[in-house]
Amino acid sequence: MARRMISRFSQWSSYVFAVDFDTNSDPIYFALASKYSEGPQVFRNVLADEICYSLHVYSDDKIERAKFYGGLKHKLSKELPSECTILEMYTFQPNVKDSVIKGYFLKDPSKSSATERVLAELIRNDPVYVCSYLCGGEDRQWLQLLWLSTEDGWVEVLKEYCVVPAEKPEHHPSTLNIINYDVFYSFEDAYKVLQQCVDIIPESKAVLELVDQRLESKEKTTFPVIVVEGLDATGKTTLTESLTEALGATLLKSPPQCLSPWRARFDTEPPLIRRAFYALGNYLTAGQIGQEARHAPVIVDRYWHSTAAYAIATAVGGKLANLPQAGSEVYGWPADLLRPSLVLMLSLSSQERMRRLQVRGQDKTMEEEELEANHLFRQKVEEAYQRIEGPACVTVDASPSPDQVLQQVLLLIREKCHL
Ligand SMILES: Nc1ncnc2c1ncn2[C@@H]1O[C@H](COP(=O)(O)OP(=O)(O)OP(=O)(O)O)[C@@H](O)[C@H]1O
Ligand SMILES: Nc1ccn([C@H]2C[C@H](O)[C@@H](COP(=O)(O)O)O2)c(=O)n1
Repeated sequence: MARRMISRFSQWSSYVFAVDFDTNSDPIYFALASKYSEGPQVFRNVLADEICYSLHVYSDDKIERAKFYGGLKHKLSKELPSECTILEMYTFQPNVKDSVIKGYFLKDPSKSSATERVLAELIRNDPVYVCSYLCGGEDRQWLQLLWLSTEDGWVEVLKEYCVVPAEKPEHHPSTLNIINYDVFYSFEDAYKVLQQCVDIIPESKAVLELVDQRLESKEKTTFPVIVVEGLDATGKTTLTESLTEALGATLLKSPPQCLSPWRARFDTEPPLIRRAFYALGNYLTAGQIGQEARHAPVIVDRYWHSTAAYAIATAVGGKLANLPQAGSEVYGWPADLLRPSLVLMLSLSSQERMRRLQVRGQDKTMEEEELEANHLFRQKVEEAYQRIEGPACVTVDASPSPDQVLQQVLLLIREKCHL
């Protein structure tokens, strides 16, 4: 183990580090050097006399890394002194896809030895690098000390680097690992993730068995396929039901009913696994669409736009501007997934959406709670919806009465699908 870690450490100094001190502004970017360069001190304005640490999850196994990172914040909040602040951190090669090592940055005003004990234990037993940060010398320069667990179980400092400012990269680091971590662009890529989970999540087997029996879907359908998308409580259920009746259509959903017994289970998993589950749900629904659209128009309540938009919005940290630019490959449609004839996105002011949520008064899913609490997240979901292509969605004002929304949508369908 120690040898493998040392070979990784030889590249350590070529990485850039980003710490999200405040989600409304850019992260602080820093790099490592053997000597100080001229320029402002990265941490001077952010840290006072606190002791700081960073933790980076490094396992080569993608599933192990996702599982471990998912539980790490909880473990840290439980075990570290309560004064510690835990911030998100990225270690990455600027603008290089798939180069991110995710981690946490800790500010510890308690200066308690308990923190070191917790971290030393993590280094010994888990796939993490730990660094401590010191501010020293006459000009109060920041140093990064990289710790190592030795074969006999002690922890020692392996390397010492100077912390120097780094330029803001063109792409926010949280966007570099979206493909095949948060969004899957082929059936095979999503399937592989669940296959690798069979031992740790036994429910994966049942899901894979269902997916193995999925119906094939052809590129072209006889009847139009209309997808209705939008945030929670924008009126999708109300509209899809009335549309189905008005058009004599068949109503389908993604994820399909047959995945319901496992949905809650996969919702507790880290994004890699959770998003692979939803991606496979779309392929199951695509099989059903292919079948049903031979006989009648098909209305679908959520599909690929939801899978990609929620995943991208959750993965991308900080400001709206951190989303990948419109036209980025992350907004592309999977080549092997049936394309609908029309995608409608119901749009509603947050006040009206909240009012409808309250009137409905059901239990909220965790993500719905997040939508309420986090205006920024909601903006990111809507923006991602609008950037997805192949087909792009058509925005529909969902604020009028249910019947007015239905009439507006029927007109659109007649115009675009000649129904
Ligand atoms: N056009 C409308 N005007 C006023 N209220 C509406 C309208 N459409 C739906 N509602 C009401 O808003 C609430 C949410 O609607 P609905 O369940 O159709 O949304 P949804 O998008 O399917 O939600 P979710 O994604 O959370 O299942 C319901 O109480 C519904 O009766
Ligand atoms: N095709 C789909 C459908 C749903 N999701 C995810 C995105 C949200 O986390 C949640 C919303 O679903 P709802 O609560 O409205 O049933 O499910 C997805 O990723 N792909």
